[in-house]
Order: sequence, then C-alpha cells, then structure tokens
Amino acid sequence: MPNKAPNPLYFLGLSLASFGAFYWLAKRREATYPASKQPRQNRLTAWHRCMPAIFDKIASALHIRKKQKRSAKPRMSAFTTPAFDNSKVTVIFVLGGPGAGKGTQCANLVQDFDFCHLSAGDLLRAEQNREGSQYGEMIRTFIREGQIVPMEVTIKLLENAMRAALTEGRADEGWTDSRGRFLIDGFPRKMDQAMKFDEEVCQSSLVMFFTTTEEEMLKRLMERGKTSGREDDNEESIKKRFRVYKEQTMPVIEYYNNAHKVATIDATATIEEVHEKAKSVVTQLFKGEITRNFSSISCSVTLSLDVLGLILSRLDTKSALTFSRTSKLFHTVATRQAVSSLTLDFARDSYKFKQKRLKAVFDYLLADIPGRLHYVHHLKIVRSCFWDGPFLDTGLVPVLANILENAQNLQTLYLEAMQPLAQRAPAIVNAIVGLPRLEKLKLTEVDSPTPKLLRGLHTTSVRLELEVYQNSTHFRFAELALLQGHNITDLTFSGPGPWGFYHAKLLQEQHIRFPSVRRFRACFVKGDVDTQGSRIIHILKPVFPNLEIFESQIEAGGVWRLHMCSTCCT
Ligand SMILES: Nc1ncnc2c1ncn2[C@@H]1O[C@H](COP(=O)(O)OP(=O)(O)OP(=O)(O)O)[C@@H](O)[C@H]1O
Ligand SMILES: O=c1ccn([C@@H]2O[C@H](COP(=O)(O)O)[C@@H](O)[C@H]2O)c(=O)[nH]1
Repeated sequence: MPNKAPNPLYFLGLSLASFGAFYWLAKRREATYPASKQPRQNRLTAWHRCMPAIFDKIASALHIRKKQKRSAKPRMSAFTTPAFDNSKVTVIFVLGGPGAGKGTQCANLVQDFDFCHLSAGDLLRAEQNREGSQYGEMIRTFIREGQIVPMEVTIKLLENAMRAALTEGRADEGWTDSRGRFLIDGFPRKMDQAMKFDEEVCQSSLVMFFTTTEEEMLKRLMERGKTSGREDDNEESIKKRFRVYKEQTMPVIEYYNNAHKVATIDATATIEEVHEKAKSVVTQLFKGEITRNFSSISCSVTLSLDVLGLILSRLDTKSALTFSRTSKLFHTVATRQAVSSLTLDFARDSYKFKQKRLKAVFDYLLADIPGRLHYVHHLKIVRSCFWDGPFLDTGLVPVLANILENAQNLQTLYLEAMQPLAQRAPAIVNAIVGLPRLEKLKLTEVDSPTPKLLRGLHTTSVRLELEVYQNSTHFRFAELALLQGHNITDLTFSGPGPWGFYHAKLLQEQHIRFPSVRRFRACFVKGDVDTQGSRIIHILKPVFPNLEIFESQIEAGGVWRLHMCSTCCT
C-alpha cells in the first residue's frame, strides 16, 4: 500500500494545544512563586551584575580612568593580556613578615639598581589620608585590624603608580625604551591578589622573601612604633598582622616557592649584611642566573640539549630511560646528564668493593661539575658509605664536601652520621648551609652543636628532619631554641634521659614554640619513666603546640616509647 502523506493541520493543532498547556502552567507558577517572574538567568546573575557598579565606584574614588566597556562575554583568564609587557617590565615582589625589614631593604636596592619602590601599605595609607577619599575609612579599619584591603583597591593603586612611573620617561638604567623595574613591597598578601596581579597587571620575575623570627619582628616594630606614627605599630595590631601573615601570606610564598620563584633571605643579620645578600640576588636575576619564571609560554621553542637534560632529569628513572630509547641523541643526554636522584647505600658490599663503587660514582659526578651536579636534585647518603666497621674513611669526606659545594640545585638531602662528618669536615656543614635551593633536609646523628650550625641555613623554609645522636642523653635539647622560626617538621630522640626533661622544661619556660613540628618521637629508659614520665608530656605539649599523643607505651625491658603527631598525621 502506498504511504499517505500526513495532514499538516494535525501538526498545527498539536502545536497550538502544547503552547496553550505551557502558557497555562507558566501562569499558575507565577501566581504561586512571584519571584519566578524574573528570568532564571537574571536571578542567578543579579549579584554579578551589581559588581561592576561597585568597581566603578571604587574606580572613580581612586581617580582611575574609565576603561572601555568590556564585551558581554566573560573574560577567559587564559587569554587575558596583562597591562604591562613582561619582556620590558621587571617586577620583584618583596615579602616577609611585618617588620622583617622589607621597606629598609627596598630603599637600599633602589640606590643600587634604580628600582621604583612601590609599597602597597604606603599606597593604601596615602589613599586613606587623601582628602575626599571614599575608601579612607574602610582602609583605616582594615589596616588597624591587620586585615587585607579588598584586592581591587590595592591592585589599581599599584597599576596606576606603575603606569605613572613608566610614563615619567626616566633615563636611568633599566628605564629606557619603555622599560621599567619595580620592587613591589608587601604585596601580594593573599592568593587572590597574587593570581589577579600576575594575570592582569604583570607577571613577577622573582619573590624576595625576607625572614626572621616573630620575636625579632615584634622588637623592631615596637621600636619603630615610637616614631612611625603608624596606627598599626602597637602590640595588639602587630599580633593580628602576624596571624594574617601566617594564615594568608605564607600560602602565597609557598605557591611561588613551588614555581621556583622565591629567593629566601635571612633578615636576622644587620641591615648591611642583609643588604649584601639581597643585592647579590638581584644581581643574579639581572645577569640571567635566576630564571624569570613566566608560567605561560604561547610559542613553540627549540630546546637546547641543556634544557632537554633538565627536563629529563625531572622524570623518574624508568620514564627517562624509555625516553632515551627514542633517539640516540636523547639517549646520550638521558644517561649522561639526567641523574637527578642519587642514593648512595652500599651496606651489603664488602668494604673494598664499596670503596671502588663509591669512587666511581664520585668520579662520575665530579668529572664534569657543571654538567652532572647541575642535575642532581635529590641526594641520599647512608652511614655505611663511609664506614668500615667502626672506622670512618676520612678520605671520602672531603669528596662529599666537594659534591655538596657544587650540587647547587639540590632540593632534598638525606645525610646520615652528621656529627662525625661535621667534626671531620666542617666544609660539609658550610656547603649544606649554602645550598640555595634546598627544600628538605634530613640529618641523622645530630649532636648539640648542630642547631647552631644550621641556624645559617640559606632558607628558613627548608623542611628539617632531625634525628638526634644515638646516645642522646647528652644532647642539649635547649639548643633547639636556636632553630625557632625554622621549619623543623620531625624530631627523633633515642633516649633524651633526665637532661632531656631539664632542657624541655627550659624551652617551655622560655616560651619557645615549634608549631611546625609534625612528629616527635622519643624513647625513655625505665628510671626516667618512673620519676619523670608523668610530667614529660605536660612539659612537651606547649613546646610542640600542634602535636597530639599518638602512641605512649612501655615495652618489655621498661623502655617507654612516646610518639606525638600532628592531628593530620594520625
Ligand atoms: N636587619 C635589621 N636589623 C635591625 N633592625 C632592622 C633591620 N631591618 C630593618 N630594621 C628596622 O626594623 C624596623 C622595621 O623595618 P621595615 O620598616 O623595613 O620593615 P617592613 O618589613 O617593611 O615592615 P612592614 O611590613 O610593617 O611595613 C625599622 O625600624 C627598621 O629600621
Ligand atoms: O597588599 C596589601 C598590603 C597591605 N595591606 C594593609 O596595609 C597594612 C600595612 O602594610 P605594610 O606592608 O606593613 O606597610 C597591612 O597590615 C594591611 O592591612 C593590604 O591590605 N594589602
């Protein structure tokens, strides 16, 4: 039977009926929920729509030239063009706790390198005091409370000040041909500020991070408060600023640290000494010895073998070898240059054989210092490498010092037998302390002088794990006070004995605190437990405020094992 074409009137009727039903339903809903009269999309975006008005108000209060209206499309962050050209404008963020000495050092660096120094705090204070400023009171309240002013205000003030400096037409070094160099002091204080500035204003080349203890910063600020006239240079505001710094600014430093953009400078020394270190960091940056680390690369690049080696060295061994099989050229680079992780552990070999192998490794590493050691990022050396029974092979100790002195990209170092090594070759300690990129340092057989030696560590952000010398009864526990403010994460004692208690008490009484410690392990002999055991936890708790007891048990033989952990570890 032939197919009959359907009558078009059916469709018309059906459409009219559907529309009628839909209209009736919509009317009923409106009567029940009046808010539904507003289109759904509009309701969702009502809040967003009022934001530009708020920004406009801020803009007019800050005398910011009105920008052309943006298109209705939301801005895609990946395609945002920053206000300033990264290749012409150098921005160094200067961070550190309140009173660490940022402003003081910026003033010095301005003399050395013709920077334009912009202090976010100063710009905010100027805006706060500007007659007629609509945001003066708001800024005053935020500053007094140590809180961070909404980022739109601060970023606009910075952008305006940068533009003004660039259009000034300076003829100093670094300022010709539309170039400029800026020290941005006390900014970014919060992650949102960091992201927005990098994305919309200019990518920073480097973060200079000045660090010292809270105690020192408080002392400096109280002294400054006598003459500064700053409303926040009083103890109450300073404490609030410290809290905000730890909670909000430290994550910013960590973020840039992960991007290898941070140069940490110990600011505890004299102004002149700190200045020398800061000057050398900037000199390195301008010489190109510190990479200007821009995160987005939008063009294709040809890799030099050196860069390829570096990339390979970041791969795990298996992937590096797989990669090396793809081409003869890669193979050479991968096998010769890409040793990034080295563990020296010859415990099971005979001493003679061990020595032979160790020498071969050292020869390999030291044969071409810039080429090989450049790629070593992780180094682990266990005790057995140096020991023949009870004897230390002193011949190898200077070789190790040589390696450490030249492995400038080392990020993690695990070194056993710190005390005997340091005693025989102080150069080892100097080399460790001078490692510029160290992120994690684990040392075993630490003795009482070690904390003093480590105080000079290039960066206080290094995560420190210390295992105290086996016979730790004589360890002067209180020496740890020298590392207050350093990032100790792990402490192990095999038997602190009564001295341990005495020193722990000293730390407690002197209000020395180690909030960074995430694990504390110790075992005590029976006599100590009987006489002091119940008190030790009471003494230790305030010293390590973030720890909870994970394990506390007496084993056969009367050894009491105490294991305290931060809650996130348990
Ligand atoms: N290395 C130093 N040794 C001793 N005093 C210092 C040192 N550096 C700075 N000071 C003093 O400490 C005080 C605070 O320094 P500065 O104003 O530079 O700190 P800041 O980090 O900029 O503080 P803020 O974040 O509060 O603005 C000043 O009085 C300064 O003279
Ligand atoms: O990005 C910023 C920088 C500063 N503030 C506020 O200013 C004070 C003082 O800053 P200093 O750098 O110590 O001069 C700070 O405590 C903040 O309240 C800010 O909000 N945003």
